[in-house]
Amino acid sequence: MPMNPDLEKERQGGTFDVEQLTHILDGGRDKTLKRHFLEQEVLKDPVFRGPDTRFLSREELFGELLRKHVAVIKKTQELSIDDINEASTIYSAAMNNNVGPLTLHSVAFVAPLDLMADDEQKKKWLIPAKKYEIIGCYAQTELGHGSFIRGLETRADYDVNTQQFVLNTPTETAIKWWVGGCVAVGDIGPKFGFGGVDNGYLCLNNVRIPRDNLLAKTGKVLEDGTYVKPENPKVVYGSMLGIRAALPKVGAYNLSKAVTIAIRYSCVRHQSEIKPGCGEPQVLDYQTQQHKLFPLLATAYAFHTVGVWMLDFHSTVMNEINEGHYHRLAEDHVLAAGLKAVINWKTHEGIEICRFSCGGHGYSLASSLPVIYVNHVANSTAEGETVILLLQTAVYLMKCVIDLEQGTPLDPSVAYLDQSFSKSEQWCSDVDMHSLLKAIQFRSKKFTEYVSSFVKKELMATGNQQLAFNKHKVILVECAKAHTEAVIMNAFVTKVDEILQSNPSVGKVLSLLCQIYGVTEILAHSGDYIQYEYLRKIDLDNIQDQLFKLYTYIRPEAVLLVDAFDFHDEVLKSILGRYDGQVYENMFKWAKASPFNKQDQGTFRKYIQQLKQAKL
Ligand SMILES: CC(C)(COP(=O)(O)OP(=O)(O)OC[C@H]1O[C@@H](n2cnc3c(N)ncnc32)[C@H](O)[C@@H]1OP(=O)(O)O)[C@@H](O)C(=O)NCCC(=O)NCCSC(=O)CCCCCCCCCCCCCCC(=O)O
Ligand SMILES: Cc1cc2nc3c(=O)[nH]c(=O)nc-3n(C[C@H](O)[C@H](O)[C@H](O)COP(=O)(O)OP(=O)(O)OC[C@H]3O[C@@H](n4cnc5c(N)ncnc54)[C@H](O)[C@@H]3O)c2cc1C
Repeated sequence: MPMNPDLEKERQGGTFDVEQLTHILDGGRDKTLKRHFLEQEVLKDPVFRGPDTRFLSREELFGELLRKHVAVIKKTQELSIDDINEASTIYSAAMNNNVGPLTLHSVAFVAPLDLMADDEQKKKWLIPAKKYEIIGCYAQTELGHGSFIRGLETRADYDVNTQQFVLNTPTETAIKWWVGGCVAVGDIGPKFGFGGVDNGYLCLNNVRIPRDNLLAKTGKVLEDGTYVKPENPKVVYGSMLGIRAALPKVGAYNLSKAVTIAIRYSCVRHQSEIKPGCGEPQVLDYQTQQHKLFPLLATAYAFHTVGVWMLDFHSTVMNEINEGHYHRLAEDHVLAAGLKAVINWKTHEGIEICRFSCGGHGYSLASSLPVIYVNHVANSTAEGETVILLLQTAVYLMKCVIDLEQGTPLDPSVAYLDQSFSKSEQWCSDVDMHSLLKAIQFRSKKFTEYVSSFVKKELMATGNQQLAFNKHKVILVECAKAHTEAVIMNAFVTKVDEILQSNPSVGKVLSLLCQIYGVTEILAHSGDYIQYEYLRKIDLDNIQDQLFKLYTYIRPEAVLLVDAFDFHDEVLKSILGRYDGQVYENMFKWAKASPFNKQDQGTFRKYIQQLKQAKL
């Protein structure tokens, strides 16, 4: 199909080379080429073709995704892929915005085995699990408890005579629930999304398992029942780190998809009038539409940057732990917790804004925005509920204040809490990203000090830390968010500085996005800046004006900036977000393919007939 003229025009503008930006996002040209190669391997293979999953029932969807997921695994093995990013490329190209049925096996069963099994156990389970000779799941949550792990009720009693653990579900609330990939035991019923995953339940009745089934790389139970604690007891929580560390990049990926769909469609869509008689403008020319979408475009870039950074950090810490060094485990945990919480929350809000910004057609599954939303939103609850994770970060920040008072050096990601911030210079000219970073760090520091003073007072009054925290949970959560925003902005500014050196034209456009991200964050908390006397009202007015100016700079680059995410149409699976912009013809074609149009309308006739005949 020919290119929609609006999108064609958009692509003739712009100040940077889209391909170069794609290479930066992928981590190098070679990686882009490999990604294209792998996508083609999926797209050209007939095994990956099948019905449009948006028209399927729950049972059909599960079956179709399972069929494709098995094909993904075979393809990954056939091509000898062992890099996680490359494996994800094959997976994403096949899954049509869904989560595949065997995902939990790799992320929640294989990964913990890798982390917590000893060498003998790895031979027994990890190797066959990687080859899918055994399929596993992660059965932690129960009907009655998910967040508060110490409240779990399942019993594992050790029988010294047989050297076995005897597993039991003593109460209804102890039934294992939400277990992803739990095929054969019991289905928990339909969900908001996640139709591709068979979340199940599990009741245990005197199930006996041998002693050496307990993963024993660190802690273990001896023959006589003595428990040998791990060197660092917190590694037992290690199975709740890998997915959390990966989820910020997953959030960035989903937001990038949503924003690609919304920005392309907003250039194709014309509505209303600005100047009478001059035709209907593209809806992206309305400032309100820019205000919805440009901060999200900036956010997608910010999240991608910090998502990549988080994965690198986590992988370094895991290597250190394998060598027996645990000193960065706490920092890794609170970074992953804070970023997972903030990014996934802002992402699902962002996907919704993208959906609204597409008007009525955003509500249709043809846009794929509802599919992306319902599958993504699970990430704000699964693998640690948002508030629970933010409280983990907040508690760590409270400890940082005590460390500062005692002169104990802070971890690098919180070192800024030890800096002194002079009041900002008057912000009447262009806002630069370094000043924005300083302002965001300043707010986080002030907030941390402020919240800590309240918690301390409460602690003195009650003598109970949990009570003290509970009284101030709302501001503790805000404090964790403020710090996490400082982490995100720091990663973004650092990366853009680096790109400005190596590729000035790309760096320049990214620095505009970085400013939009920073300004949006500051304006969202303008009251705090006034209260802490960091900014005056006039400074905030200037910053607000700057934001609208930044929108005008980004407007001609917007389509190119989403093109740089480089989603193949078959991966995006959105009629509104098509690269060629041929939205209307394809909406009509898609609607005509709806099975509803083909089925016999007997049911309709039967009930309408009854209605007509009824004496109302
Ligand atoms: C920690 C809890 C919130 C509360 O527990 P407690 O009250 O018992 O503990 P404390 O708060 O006192 O903490 C004690 C101590 O430990 C530290 N800590 C806590 N957690 C960790 C951790 N994970 N790692 C390290 N350290 C930790 C804490 O800071 C304290 O330290 P101090 O003593 O020094 O203060 C806890 O109970 C909790 O985390 N609750 C949440 C429960 C949860 O997360 N459950 C998950 C169930 S499984 C699940 O939901 C699966 C969902 C799957 C979704 C699928 C996503 C698909 C897409 C994924 C794609 C990713 C690809 C990944 C690839 C890869 O893996 O490579
Ligand atoms: C799609 C999906 C897949 C999942 N897959 C798996 C899986 O494979 N394996 C598995 O074991 N589990 C799985 N889970 C379960 C998931 O990990 C838990 O649902 C999650 O950890 C939240 O726990 P909860 O349901 O007990 O929420 P709750 O803790 O009951 O949360 C309810 C509300 O209470 C609040 N709250 C709770 N405690 C506190 C507190 N201390 N302070 C302040 N507020 C609090 C929360 O913020 C929330 O608003 C999955 C869940 C979903 C949605």
